[in-house]
Amino acid sequence: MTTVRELDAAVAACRACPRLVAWREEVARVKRRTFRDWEYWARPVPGFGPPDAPLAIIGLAPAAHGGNRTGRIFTGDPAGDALYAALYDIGLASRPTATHRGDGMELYGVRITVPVHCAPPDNRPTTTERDTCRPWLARELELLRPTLRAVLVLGAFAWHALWPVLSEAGWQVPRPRPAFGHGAHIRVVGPDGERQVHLLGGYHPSQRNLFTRTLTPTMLRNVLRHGADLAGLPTGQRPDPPPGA
Ligand SMILES: O=c1cc[nH]c(=O)[nH]1
Repeated sequence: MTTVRELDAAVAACRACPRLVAWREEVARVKRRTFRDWEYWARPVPGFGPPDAPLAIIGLAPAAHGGNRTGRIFTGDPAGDALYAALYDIGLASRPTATHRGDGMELYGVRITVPVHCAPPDNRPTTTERDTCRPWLARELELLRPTLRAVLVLGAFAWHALWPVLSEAGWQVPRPRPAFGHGAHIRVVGPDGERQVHLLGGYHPSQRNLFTRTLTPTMLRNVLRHGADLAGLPTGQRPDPPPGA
């Protein structure tokens, strides 16, 4: 796999984890009433966004009725609604809402991916599943590396999943490994000993975090803006729409 496009195709064909294959297909058979007219994707969901992005955002895994239905990461679930709205607000996405693969959504300088590409039961992949999926993340970061300047890691799961990826690829990972937190920020030096990439932690925009206001839309916008600044991406603030619009 020498291109991100090839990688995405290979990811989407993966059947490595029997439990996840069974679950993603079962969910697609049973469906949720609201989505009964949908033909679910029911496959691994690749990353989304340009292959030369300076900013990567790493989430957790596709939602059963979100990415596993629509075939695009963070698309069609509450976490994605919050994430794309915030990206749009700061000028990094072309639309405020992501609904399906043909909705015209474009990301500017941002690639969104996950450490586990199949929807897991209860949104909880096992450590074996996380480790089995690791080579995909490793390859994706390797392909992005020439342009990558910052990684925004959404949630402790991805934070912990990332360290072995980086150290196996020869990045100079600090010891002890930095603790996850919203706003945690470190720099890691790349395998070439020169290029540095910023790692920034942020709470995952899960329904639970949003509902409990552990993560507010403002906090999400701000941490995205911080990631974009570290990546050297220009951001803006969209003006409020006119009344009645
Ligand atoms: O990490 C992810 C990706 C998509 N949807 C989620 O809820 N989480």
